[in-house]
Amino acid sequence: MPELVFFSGTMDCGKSTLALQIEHNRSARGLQGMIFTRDDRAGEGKLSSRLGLVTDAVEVADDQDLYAHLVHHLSQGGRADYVIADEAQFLAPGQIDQLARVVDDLGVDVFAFGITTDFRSKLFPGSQRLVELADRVEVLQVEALCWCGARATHNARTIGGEMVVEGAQVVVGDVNQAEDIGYEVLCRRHHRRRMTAATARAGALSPDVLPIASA
Ligand SMILES: Nc1ncnc2c1ncn2[C@@H]1O[C@H](COP(=O)(O)OP(=O)(O)O)[C@@H](O)[C@H]1O
Ligand SMILES: Cc1cn([C@H]2C[C@H](O)[C@@H](COP(=O)(O)O)O2)c(=O)[nH]c1=O
Repeated sequence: MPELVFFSGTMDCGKSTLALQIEHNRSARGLQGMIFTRDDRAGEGKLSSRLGLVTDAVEVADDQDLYAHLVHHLSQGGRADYVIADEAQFLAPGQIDQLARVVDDLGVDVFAFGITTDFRSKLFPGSQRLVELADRVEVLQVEALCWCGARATHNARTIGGEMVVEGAQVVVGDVNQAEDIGYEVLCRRHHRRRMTAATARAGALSPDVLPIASA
C-alpha cells in the first residue's frame, strides 16, 4: 500500500540526508522521483544536506497545487514512482492534503521531511497537517544533542547566541551561527529556561555574587 510518511525531528538531525539516501537508493534501481522543497538554505530549487550532498528539486510556490503538478507531469509522459518533500514544515496545510491525495488517488508513496515545531515550540501549520494525515510519523534515529548532552527535542532561535522568543515563524537559517540570527537545538529543560550553550557558558564564567555587607 502506498503511504504518506512524515520523517520528523529537530533541525540538524539528518532529515535531508535521509531524503537524499531514499532518492539515491530508488533512483539506483531505475525508479524516478518527484522532489519538492521550499526555502532550502542552499537556494531555490535545491535539496541539500549538511554532509555536502545536494540535488535539484521543484521549488514549491505559495499557491502551487502539488497534486495538479503531479497529474500534469504524468499526463506529459513523465514518471513519478515516489515523491519526496523536504522542508515540509513550510508547506501550507492544503498542500499536505494534496500530497495525501497523491498517495490515495495516484498510488504513489510520499516521503515528507520536516521539523515539527518552531522556535517557540509551536507546531508549523504544515507539520500539524502532516501529523494529522500521515500513515506513519517516523522520528529520526540519529539524535541531535543539547549542549548538556541530553537528546535535543526543541529548536531555539538565537541572536548573538541568546535565545529569542519574538519574531516571524519563518526565518531561513542554520545552526552554529553564533553571530546574527541562528538556531540551536536544545532539550526541553534548557529550551524552557532559555539556556543556550553561550548563556550557560557565560553563567558558569561569571564571578560568584559577593555577600552583601550588613550595616
Ligand atoms: N562534518 C560532519 N561529519 C559527520 N557528520 C556530519 C558532519 N556535519 C554534519 N553531519 C551530520 O549531518 C547531520 C545533519 O544533516 P542534515 O540532513 O543537514 O540535517 P537536517 O536536514 O535534519 O537539518 C548532523 O546531525 C550530523 O549527524
Ligand atoms: C526552528 C525554526 C526553523 N526555521 C527554519 C530554519 C531552517 O531554514 C529550516 C530548518 O531546516 P533544517 O534542514 O531542518 O535544519 O527552518 C524557521 O523558519 N523557523 C523556526 O522557528
